[in-house]
Amino acid sequence: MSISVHIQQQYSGFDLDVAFDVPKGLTVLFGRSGSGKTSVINAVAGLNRACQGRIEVDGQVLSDTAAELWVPAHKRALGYVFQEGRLFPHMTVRQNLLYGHRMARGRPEIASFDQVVDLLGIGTVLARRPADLSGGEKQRVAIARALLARPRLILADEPLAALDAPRKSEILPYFERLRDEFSLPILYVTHSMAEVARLATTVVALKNGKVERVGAAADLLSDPSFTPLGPREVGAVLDAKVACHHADGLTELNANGVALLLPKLAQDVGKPVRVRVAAQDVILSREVPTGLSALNIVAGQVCSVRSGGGPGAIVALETAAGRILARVTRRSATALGLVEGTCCYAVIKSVSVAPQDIGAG
Ligand SMILES: Nc1ncnc2c1ncn2[C@@H]1O[C@H](COP(=O)(O)OP(=O)(O)OP(=O)(O)O)[C@@H](O)[C@H]1O
Repeated sequence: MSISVHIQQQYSGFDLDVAFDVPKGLTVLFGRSGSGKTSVINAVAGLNRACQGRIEVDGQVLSDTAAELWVPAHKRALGYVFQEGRLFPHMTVRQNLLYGHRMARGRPEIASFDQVVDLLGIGTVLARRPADLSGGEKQRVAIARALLARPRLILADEPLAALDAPRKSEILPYFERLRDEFSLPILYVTHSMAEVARLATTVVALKNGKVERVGAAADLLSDPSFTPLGPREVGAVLDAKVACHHADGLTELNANGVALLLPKLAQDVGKPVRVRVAAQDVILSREVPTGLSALNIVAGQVCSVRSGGGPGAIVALETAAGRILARVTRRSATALGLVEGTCCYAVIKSVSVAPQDIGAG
């Protein structure tokens, strides 16, 4: 396992008791405000000596109260990306980057200075000071600085929270590259389902200081019982490859043999992509629908119907493209006779899949 966290701490009115062991990749710590995410990050960072238990990253024990072992924060070799870049304002971008680089001497390099600058696309801003950067550029510099610090783990605490939607879309691909191009564990805090769907390899969902669920992101997102932010935020993720770009502005994906048409994507033909299909953008039909404007009609079989307290239900459909979730009314589910084993068709409008819900696979 890449990250192992088994910690406890009692505050007045709040008990933190968190245990998880997760593999390599990007692990999202997910949960509502006050669920304990920052407490876990602080424990891993070595900022809270009162926290009991054991933390191990990539085979290195960082703390173990039973063995009276405690590695101080500055010796943990962690790279940080915070909500606001926290760059040194009096230094240029180059000096900010070199500072972390110098501090990390003696540890194995993850990528060279030039490679990191190239990866994050910040070659043209090296001479500027942080005050002269956009919010997105600041975060790219912060990611570069974290990487150049030769960390054994990157801690990213809501790194996109302070950015507007276009800047978020600008930064997401850089976290994808960080996840895919280095075998470096990343612990990433968010309460955005869209970020979970785009980035997570593994999800640790926290609730009231405890682990509510832990598992592979694809499994949790396609589980209709996993609705931490309510049914509106539910959506499964499909893995696909770019099949071709059509002249009329659509991109055709191949999801395990099923063709899906979406608005034009930037990814080249052959590239893997992950597509989040929001449950509320899926319509179900018992017959092959005809005369519809929607371009994507995927055959499948109902594997579960989960009703909440209100008028809605989440229907999970097993299809050749992967599991698809649909949010329908209980009335429709009954009228269509949707029960486990029913064959039906999922209808997905091409334009309902937002660009930020499509990322590198
Ligand atoms: N030093 C402390 N003393 C007392 N209570 C604390 C302390 N640190 C955290 N807590 C409590 O622990 C709980 C979890 O806080 P934490 O900041 O870890 O949550 P979070 O999930 O990161 O929230 P947010 O998303 O709002 O940042 C909160 O109820 C908080 O008040």
